[in-house]
Amino acid sequence: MQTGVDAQTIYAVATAAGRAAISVVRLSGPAVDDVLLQLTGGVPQPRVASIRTLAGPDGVIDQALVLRFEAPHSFTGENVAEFHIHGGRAIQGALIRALASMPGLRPAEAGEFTRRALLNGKLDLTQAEAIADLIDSETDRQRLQALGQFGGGLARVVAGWRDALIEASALIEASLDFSDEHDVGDVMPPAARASVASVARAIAAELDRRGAERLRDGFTVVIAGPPNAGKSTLLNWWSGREAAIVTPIPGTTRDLIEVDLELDGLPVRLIDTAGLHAARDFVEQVGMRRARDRAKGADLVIWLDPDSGVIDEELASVPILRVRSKIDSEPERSDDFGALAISVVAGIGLDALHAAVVHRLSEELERGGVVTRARHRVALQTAKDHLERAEQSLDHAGPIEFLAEDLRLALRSLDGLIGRVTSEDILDKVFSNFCIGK
Ligand SMILES: Nc1nc2c(ncn2[C@@H]2O[C@H](COP(=O)(O)OP(=O)(O)OP(=O)(O)O)[C@@H](O)[C@H]2O)c(=O)[nH]1
Ligand SMILES: [K+]
Ligand SMILES: [Mg+2]
Repeated sequence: MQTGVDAQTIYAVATAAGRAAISVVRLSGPAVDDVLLQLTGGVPQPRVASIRTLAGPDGVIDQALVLRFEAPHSFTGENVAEFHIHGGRAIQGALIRALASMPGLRPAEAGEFTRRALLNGKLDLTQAEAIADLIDSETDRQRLQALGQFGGGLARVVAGWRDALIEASALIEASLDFSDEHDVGDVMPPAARASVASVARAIAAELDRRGAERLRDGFTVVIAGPPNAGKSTLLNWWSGREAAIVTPIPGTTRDLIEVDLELDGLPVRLIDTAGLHAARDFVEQVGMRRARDRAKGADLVIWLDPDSGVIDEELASVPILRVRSKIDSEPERSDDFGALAISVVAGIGLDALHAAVVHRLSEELERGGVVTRARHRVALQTAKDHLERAEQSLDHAGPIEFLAEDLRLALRSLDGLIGRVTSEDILDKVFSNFCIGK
C-alpha cells in the first residue's frame, strides 16, 4: 500500500554527522534495487549482510556492508537498503553525490522514513512518537517508557476502548431496526449502555494518571514561602550554581527563576519564586501573582519557612512539602510544625529533603499511565466529553441521533489519537521534531 506516499525513493545519512567508525546511509522506495544494481553491480539477497564495493559515476566510493529489505518486510514497508560505510565526511559525501545523480531519488525530509512506515501501516502514530521519544530519552526511566510506548502501550489500551464502542454502536443500530420508537430510553440495550459508561470511566481514570507525561516532559517543583526564607539559596544549592540572586533584603526575587535538574533519574524543573506576604510594592505584587499561579499548577510545592509554617491560603489545595529553613540560626526550636528541617548554610537536612522530593514525585510516577503527550491528553479528553454527553442522552432519553453522533465523535477522537484518521497538519507537527534519516 503506497497511499499518500510519493513514488520517489528517499535517502539520508541515518547516523550523526562527522567522523566515526561507521556511518549508515539508508534508502527507501521503488528505486532501491536499481540503486543497488548501479552501485554494487548486483542485488543482494534480502536480510543478508553482504560486503560490496560501492562504485558511482565518479569511480569507487568505499567498501560497505550492504543490507537489503524487500517490501513489505521493512521498517517503512517499502524496498529499503542500508549502506554501512566507513564514517568519514568524504566517504559520506561521495555516496550522497552518487545517489543525488540518480533518477527518481531525493533527500529524505525529517522523519520521512517513519512517516512512510506510518502511512504503510507498519506502526501507528503513538509508536511513531515513541521512536522520537526513544531517541530523545536522557534517562533510563524515559528510555524504558518510550520502549513500552513503541511496543504499543497506549495503542493497545485505545484499541480495547474502540472495540467496546464499536460494539455498543452496533447494538444500538440493531435495536433501532427492531423499534418504532426513536427515544433512546426505549431502545438502548443495557449492554451498550454499560459499555459506554465503562469506557468513559476508563478514559477518565487514564486522564487522571500523569506519571508517564511527567516522565517525558518533566515534573514541576516550585519553591515558595515568605520573603527571606532562603528560597533562592536552596535553588542555588540544588542547581550547583548561582542561578538566583541571594541577598539579606526581603523581596530580592521577583521573577520566576527556573532550572532543569535530574533527581535520581527524574526530570525536574525547579522554580524559585518571589516571597509571599502582604506586599504593598506593585512590582512585588506582580511577582507574587506569578509565584502563586506557578505554584498552583506544580506537581509539588516546597513550602520553605523559618518560623510559622502558615501556608499561603491560595495554595491550600496544591501538593505541599513543608520545610523549615535556617535551622542553624534557631536550632533549639521545638514546634517543628511537622516539617522537614534544613539549613543550607550548615548543610543540615539536605539529603533528607532531596529524598522526600524524589519520594513524592515517584508516587505520581508509580501511578504511571500511558498518556505521554499533550496530544494524547487532548484526544482522550474530547472522547471522554462525547461519551459523557452520550451518557446524558441515555439518562434523559434524548434523541437517538445525538447519541449516535456523540459515539461517532468519541470514536473519531480515538482514531485520531492512534493516527487511523489524521490530517497532514498533525503529521507535519509530529514529524517536524524528528531527525533526518529517521
Ligand atoms: N543562617 C542561615 N541563613 C540563610 C540560610 N539560607 C539562606 N540564608 C540567608 O538568608 C538571606 C535570604 O536568603 P534568600 O535565599 O535570598 O531568601 P529568599 O527566600 O530567596 O528571599 P526573597 O527572594 O527575598 O523572598 C540571605 O542572607 C541568605 O544568605 C540558612 O540556611 N541559614
Ligand atoms: K532575600
Ligand atoms: Mg529569593
